[in-house]
Amino acid sequence: LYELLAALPSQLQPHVSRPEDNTFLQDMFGERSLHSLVKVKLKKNNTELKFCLMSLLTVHDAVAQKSYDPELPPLPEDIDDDEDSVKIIRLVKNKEPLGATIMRDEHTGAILVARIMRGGAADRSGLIHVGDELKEVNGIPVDDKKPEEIIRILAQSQGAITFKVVPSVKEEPPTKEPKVFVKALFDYDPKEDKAIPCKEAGLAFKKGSILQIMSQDDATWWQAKLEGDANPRAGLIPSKQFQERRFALRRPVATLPFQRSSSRRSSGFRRSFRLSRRDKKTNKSMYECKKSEMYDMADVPTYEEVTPYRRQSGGKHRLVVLVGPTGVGLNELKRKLLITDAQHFSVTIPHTSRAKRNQESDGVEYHFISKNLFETDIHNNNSLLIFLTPHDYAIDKCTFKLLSHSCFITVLPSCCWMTTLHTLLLHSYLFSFVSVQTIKHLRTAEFKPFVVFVKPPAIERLRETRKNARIISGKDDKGSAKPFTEEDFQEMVSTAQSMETQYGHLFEKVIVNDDLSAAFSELRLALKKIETETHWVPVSWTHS
Ligand SMILES: Nc1ncnc2c1ncn2[C@@H]1O[C@H](COP(=O)(O)OP(=O)(O)OP(=O)(O)O)[C@@H](O)[C@H]1O
Repeated sequence: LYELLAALPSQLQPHVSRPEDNTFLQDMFGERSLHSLVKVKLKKNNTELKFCLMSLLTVHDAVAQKSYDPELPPLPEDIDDDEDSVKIIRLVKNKEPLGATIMRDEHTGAILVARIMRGGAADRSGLIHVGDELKEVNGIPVDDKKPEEIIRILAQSQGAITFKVVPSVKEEPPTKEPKVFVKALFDYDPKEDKAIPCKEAGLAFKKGSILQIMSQDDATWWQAKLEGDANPRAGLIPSKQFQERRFALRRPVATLPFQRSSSRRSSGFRRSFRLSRRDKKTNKSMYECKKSEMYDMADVPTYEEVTPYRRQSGGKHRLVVLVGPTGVGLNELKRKLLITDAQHFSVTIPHTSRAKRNQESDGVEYHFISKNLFETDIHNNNSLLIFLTPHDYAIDKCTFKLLSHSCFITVLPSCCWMTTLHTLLLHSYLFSFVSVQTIKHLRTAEFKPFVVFVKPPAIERLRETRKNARIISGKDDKGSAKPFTEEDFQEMVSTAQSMETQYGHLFEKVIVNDDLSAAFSELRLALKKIETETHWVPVSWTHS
């Protein structure tokens, strides 16, 4: 048997053309462990041994015939004279796209590899690089073809594809996997995007998705992956600058709910934006705004750089802010939180210059102060938030800071936010300036606000669930509770829609208040998660 094993390689030699295959066979049949195996088997049973050898030979035949490998076509014979400058690349393509885009060079007319999608098939092969000039695909010259025709040839090819390329002079240096994460502040669907150079290479995402930015080499199209996605291939997304620019240019002024340009409170920014559509000179001022954070956050929500964050045990809590249209159930949820976990939650008592309502007491719902005192307070910078609504509301800075340093999670009175956002939707002249300032005051490392948007369910469900509920109308200073009217429901739904469209990028969690106890459980779970689990927060909150 040993002799037989030793003789096998030379017996097989006529069928083995490549020297490395021969070496492999020599090694395999000379392998000591194989010999020991034969010894053991020999001791055991002769029939079994015969069977083992048969199997071994069958495996050998399969290997010798290379039936495990795809059939590759022969190498093209008509390789360019200038052989050094041409590279023949063979890739075996399955259903996965190649992960590269091509373009025609405007000056030379050559077809060039424009992008290699990080982690895609082409990238993993390490054989194709940005700037390589494509000469042939499967023996078909591509010089006279449009990029779309070439893409069609590629799409139709299965199995082995042969490319003839002239490598670009500059090879890309190997890059480490970048660790920049951003939160998307808008929905994106490449299929709907006319500007994207290749729709198939695009990456769709939703507002709130966390994206890992893989490459920012191209100023217009970044490459990104959805965080946690096992697929290694990156997709194209519009760069921040590009998205900001086209959003600002595209956004019709008519969609802004406010057009009272004569208002004395119209903010400088809003005015410059409106004028920017008229002439080039003022257009410049619009782009100057791009530098300010105000423009960035309020008007062109694109991406926000984020980082994983976990509260240290015993560390400061995040501020919880409940936002929603009037009557949606913010007070109800806040009340439940305070009842079920009074150890954990506290509320701030804001100052207001408005008149006290019948059922309210000073120092409970609000500190009621005179307009004069209120203004002095603001003037002396003692108060943190100012809401220029029909009535003014402010939060005492000291109380607020004390609370956020204590072991409580502070639930910001919903009325403040509500009044702000709600009023902003009704009063054009307050748009952006006040709201952005307000939100910016809170969106700091100090408070790390967790903004929860409480949304009404569909109007039919509102009618069903709120049959016995009562609303305290904000428009009525006496504040008497009344049953909901159809108009209240309609206003609640439409205000919620506007709030989501305008401020959706600031909401970290959206809860639909259909069934109250379900909504409350969802809120508690979300609050528990931010207390105990790692989650994403803006990078700027972890720096200071
Ligand atoms: N899911 C729900 N199902 C039934 N009734 C509800 C639900 N949520 C809230 N309500 C009721 O709706 C009414 C209004 O709720 P609440 O006062 O909490 O609203 P709000 O958002 O705080 O309004 P505002 O900001 O105007 O004070 C209350 O009677 C409350 O009990």
